[in-house]
Amino acid sequence: MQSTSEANQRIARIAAHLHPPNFQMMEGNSSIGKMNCRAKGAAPGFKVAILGAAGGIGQPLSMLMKMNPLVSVLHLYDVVNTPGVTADISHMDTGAVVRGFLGKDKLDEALTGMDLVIIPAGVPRKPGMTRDDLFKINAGIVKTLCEGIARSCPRAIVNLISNPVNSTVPIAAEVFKQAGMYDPKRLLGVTMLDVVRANTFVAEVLGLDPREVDVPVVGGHAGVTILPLLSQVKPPCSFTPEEINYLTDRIQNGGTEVVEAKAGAGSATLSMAYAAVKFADACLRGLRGDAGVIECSFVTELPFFATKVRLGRSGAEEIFPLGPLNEYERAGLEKAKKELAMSIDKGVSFTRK
Ligand SMILES: NC(=O)C1=CN([C@@H]2O[C@H](COP(=O)(O)OP(=O)(O)OC[C@H]3O[C@@H](n4cnc5c(N)ncnc54)[C@H](O)[C@@H]3O)[C@@H](O)[C@H]2O)C=CC1
Ligand SMILES: O=C([O-])CC(=O)C(=O)O
Repeated sequence: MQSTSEANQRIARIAAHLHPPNFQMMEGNSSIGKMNCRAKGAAPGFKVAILGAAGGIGQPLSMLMKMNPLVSVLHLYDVVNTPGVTADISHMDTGAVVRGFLGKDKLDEALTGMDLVIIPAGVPRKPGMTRDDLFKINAGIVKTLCEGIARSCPRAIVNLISNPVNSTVPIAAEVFKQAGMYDPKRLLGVTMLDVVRANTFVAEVLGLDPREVDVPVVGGHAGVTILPLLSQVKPPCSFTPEEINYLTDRIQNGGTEVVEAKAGAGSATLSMAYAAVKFADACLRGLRGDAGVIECSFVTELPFFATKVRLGRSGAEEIFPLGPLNEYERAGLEKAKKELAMSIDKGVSFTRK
């Protein structure tokens, strides 16, 4: 039988074999830091910054962008918690190099050299609030961030998610005009979640796979300004008047449905991160020069309106007309235009004050 001291010696020998003497040092008091690692050649791809990266949308959005093969460098900026989110995401074994930037002093550094900037910074709704109720806080946040873009990456494509989109996009346009670098092709409000929801709800009604369905959603991103064009759904189909009322109402109030279900814990974050990545990926494919990249977005030339656009090397290179509308959609468009005009004015006058 083995004595206790023999057994202990045996364990020590095995341990020494498994963990060579310098193991402890390498793991704990690492003698080889990131600085000593061999430099990786710059991977081909685009440089993307996410502003508000530590938030409910920001975190899953950062994770999904780290998985996007078109991204070579990913900058995560927020005023809180960026170190943790960056450390976490940087361990994913995908190609993009991740860097974190914390606090206002780091904004310009986070933005320098970026091809695409995605902005989900700002407060979300609670039950009982409208998106417009977020204006007071989010208008100032968007203005500050856009001033940073004007200084540090004036040629970047901007994907603006922060609500109320119908007013924050006009704010961004004004900031860029005042800075003398406004290019309407490069400023894109993100309304992709309305399209994602419309595809899902229409597919449910038709008994189809949502991936086979394409619903154009135009106008803006709040209540009646969200205008699904059900007469232009692909594949071609028809709806009963009850189905049209149900679908229009559900698509227009999809955000509120999530806000109420979350009962005070915020608004859509996961489906929004999915939609934001779907849109950002389309922008990157456009930048790469892919042909026929067409998505809906809130653009600033009409003067402000969401519609189908073709994304190319310089952003929204072609803006498509709405196409034939039926009577129901024409009436919806009139309502949408009235409300949109007020939200646009609010954004523009905030910046001109
Ligand atoms: N366009 C759309 O379809 C949608 C828009 N939204 C909007 O997106 C925004 C963000 O929503 P959540 O992520 O749920 O909110 P959240 O509160 O979870 O995250 C917001 C993040 O922004 C950061 N932030 C605040 N001020 C900042 C500044 N000056 N610079 C950089 N970061 C800053 C916060 O620290 C926080 O990490 C809200 O305004 C919400 O209404 C939400 C869903 C859909
Ligand atoms: O409803 C909200 O406040 C967030 C949002 O824009 C959406 O989910 O569409």
